[in-house]
Amino acid sequence: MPYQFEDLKHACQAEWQAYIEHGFVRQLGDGSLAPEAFQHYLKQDYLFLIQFARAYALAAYKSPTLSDLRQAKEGLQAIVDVELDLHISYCNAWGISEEELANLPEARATLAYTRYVLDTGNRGDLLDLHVALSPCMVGYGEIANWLNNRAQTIRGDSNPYDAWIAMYESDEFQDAMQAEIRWLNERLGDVSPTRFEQLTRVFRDATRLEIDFWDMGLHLSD
Ligand SMILES: Cc1ncc(CN)c(N)n1
Repeated sequence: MPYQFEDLKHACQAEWQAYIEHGFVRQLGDGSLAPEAFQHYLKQDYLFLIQFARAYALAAYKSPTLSDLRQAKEGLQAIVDVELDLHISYCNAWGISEEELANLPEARATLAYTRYVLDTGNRGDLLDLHVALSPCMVGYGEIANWLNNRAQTIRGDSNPYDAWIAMYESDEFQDAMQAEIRWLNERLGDVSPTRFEQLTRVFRDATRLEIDFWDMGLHLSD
C-alpha cells in the first residue's frame, strides 16, 4: 500500500500528540501563558524562521524539477512573506524591536532544531529535507485547528494570544500546509518500507525538536 503523510504521524503518534497538545499551546489557547514565556518564544521563533527560510532555499537548490522548485518556493514564500512579516509586526506589538531581534543569541533548542534540519537536508535528498521540514509547516496549521476545536480556547480580545492563533488559521498558512501535504503524499507513495523507516526517524526527531522548542519557551531556557 502506498505511504501517505498520515502514516508518518501515525508512526510517531505519541510524539506528534505531545507536540500538538503541548502545555505551551494549551496556555496560548486559554490565554493563561505568562507574557515573558511568550516573548521569549517569539524572539527565538524569529531566529528559527530565518534558518527555516534557508532550509527552504536549500530545498530549492536540491529541486530537480520545476514542480519541486515551485513547492520549495511556496515554503520559502510562506515563511518570508507571510510568517516573518507578521512576526515582526507582532513582535513590535509585544514591545520587541527589529533591532533587538537582529542581535539576539540563539537558544540551544533553536540551534539544535534548525541545524538538525539543515544537516538532514545537506546529507539526504529532497524528500529527507521536506520530511524534516514538515512538522513545522503542518504542525502549526494543525495546532491552530486543534485549538479552535478545544472548549477551553478563548478567542477574541480577551485572549492576548488570539492574533497568534489567527495567523496559523489564515487561508495563506492553511493553503501552504495543504500544498506541503500534497507534495509529500505524491513522493511518499513511491517509497519502500525500508525508506519509510528512515523517513520516520527524521520525522520523529524533528517532532521531538518541536517539543523541545515549546519547552524552551515555557521554561525560558537559553
Ligand atoms: C518552532 C516553529 N515551528 C513551526 C513554525 C511554523 N512555521 C514556527 N513558526 N516555529
